[in-house]
Amino acid sequence: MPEPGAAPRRSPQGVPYSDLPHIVNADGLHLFCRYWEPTGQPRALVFIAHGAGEHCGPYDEMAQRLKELSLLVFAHDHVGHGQSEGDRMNIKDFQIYIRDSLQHIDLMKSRHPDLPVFIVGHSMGGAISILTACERPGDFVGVVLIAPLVQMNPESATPFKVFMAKLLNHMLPSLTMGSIESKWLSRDKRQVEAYDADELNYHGGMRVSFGMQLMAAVERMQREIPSISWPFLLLHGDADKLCDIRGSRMMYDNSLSTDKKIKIYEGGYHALHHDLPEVAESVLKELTTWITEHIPAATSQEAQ
Ligand SMILES: O=C(c1ccc2nc(C3CCCCC3)oc2c1)N1CC(N2CCN(c3ncccn3)CC2)C1
Repeated sequence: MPEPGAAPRRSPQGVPYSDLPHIVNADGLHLFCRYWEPTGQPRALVFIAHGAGEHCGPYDEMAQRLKELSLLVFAHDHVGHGQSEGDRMNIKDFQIYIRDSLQHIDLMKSRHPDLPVFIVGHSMGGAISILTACERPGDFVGVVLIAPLVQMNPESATPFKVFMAKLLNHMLPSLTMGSIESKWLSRDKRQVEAYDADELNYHGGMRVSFGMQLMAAVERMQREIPSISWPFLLLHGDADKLCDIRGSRMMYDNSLSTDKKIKIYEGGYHALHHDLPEVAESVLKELTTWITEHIPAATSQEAQ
């Protein structure tokens, strides 16, 4: 409870958290949450992990489609993103994203102990989803990954650039690397304009220290992938210039999972769920179909 008379904690946009759905993470930071609750009895829980520099608002359409299928969808803005507290698009340890995700998932599981749980993640959110599922390999019925950050693009992360980033991280960790040109993120100009105009997105350059955390997460995933055995769906565009599709192919080829599917979108850019309308619709259909097909049949007790 806040100290009596203390000023209310406010979001970076100045809104008191007492007026916003939120959780408080293990470091005492307020994380803004969104919930999409079906009217009737939910069939499953779905946690959505957004990517770097964005927030969970742009997943509303996806969440609404899942809610229409009686799934209870929930998400939060990661530390340093959107309406959550924390230094903008920076983190001292990537593990914080995973710890906070597990905290939110555990909260929702405590409210709905009998429901199966899925995770959906895009880009860095895909890395968070993978590493979260690796920490709790038996907890998730399935993981859906949209252009996940599994492998660095060798053009953007050449050995020289990686070496320089490691060197600079010791000397000037707050130095920013080049930011991503949004036109390479989607072929739909309206989506790019909306992304650029969204003030809840981070539009600055990526700090070296943050890039190092992403690289460390990539290295951790490379170690984890050969032991992955949970079901997953991979969706990736072969024209993705940010997260190399070879990472998704490597995960599909090298994981132990027997229940796995990869769908490649020819010409698809990074943000498949915000790419051309026909691609975005296909992604939503693939994702909703895969999830509903993976909801376990009701146990005899539930069926009564
Ligand atoms: O998670 C990410 C993201 C951002 C920058 C990254 N840089 C790397 C490399 C950098 C070098 C070291 C190794 C890692 O990986 C990244 C992932 N992103 C990009 C964000 N998405 C959000 C949705 N997008 C979108 N949405 C609507 C319209 C257009 N784009 C595309 C960008 C999420």
